[in-house]
Amino acid sequence: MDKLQIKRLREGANLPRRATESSAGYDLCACLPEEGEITLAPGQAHIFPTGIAVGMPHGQMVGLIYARSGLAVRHGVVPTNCVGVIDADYTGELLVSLQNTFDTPYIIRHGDRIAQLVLTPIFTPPIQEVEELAATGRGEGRFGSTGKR
Ligand SMILES: O=c1ccn([C@H]2C[C@H](O)[C@@H](COP(=O)(O)OP(=O)(O)OP(=O)(O)O)O2)c(=O)[nH]1
Repeated sequence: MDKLQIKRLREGANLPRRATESSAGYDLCACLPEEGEITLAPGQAHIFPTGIAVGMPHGQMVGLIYARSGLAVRHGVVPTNCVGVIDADYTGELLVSLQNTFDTPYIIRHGDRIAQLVLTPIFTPPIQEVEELAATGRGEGRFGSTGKR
């Protein structure tokens, strides 16, 4: 399987799509056939259904749900969980939790593009506990420890 499989779970659900051929993310749409729209009051969070489930191509993969920049920057509507992590074996509905961080209400309507799904390979080696880590150039130097004047 080398395709991203999509299963529509609700009637009226929009398929994810990339805005252009080079877009990294597949835009996810709110699926609100009954409500029609939901108003996010300032500070309010809501979990939006997308009406779809995904089957990821084989290999170690993860789906990451990121903000759409326009919605975030212009309207302050951002994923509540910062980035949603979609496990490759998750076959349930993709959900997008959004919060309105600005001080004006914002309306999300059925079919609105609310977030984007990015698929990426991951590396999940087994864990080995050790007494010492291999020496590195940075060592234990933390925040701001390089480039000091
Ligand atoms: O924004 C999100 C985040 C997660 N999920 C789904 C897919 C994911 O595989 C599952 C579990 O997410 P996660 O592992 O982040 O949640 P958890 O709170 O750690 O719960 P769990 O114990 O189920 O892993 O929920 C979404 O639909 N949207």
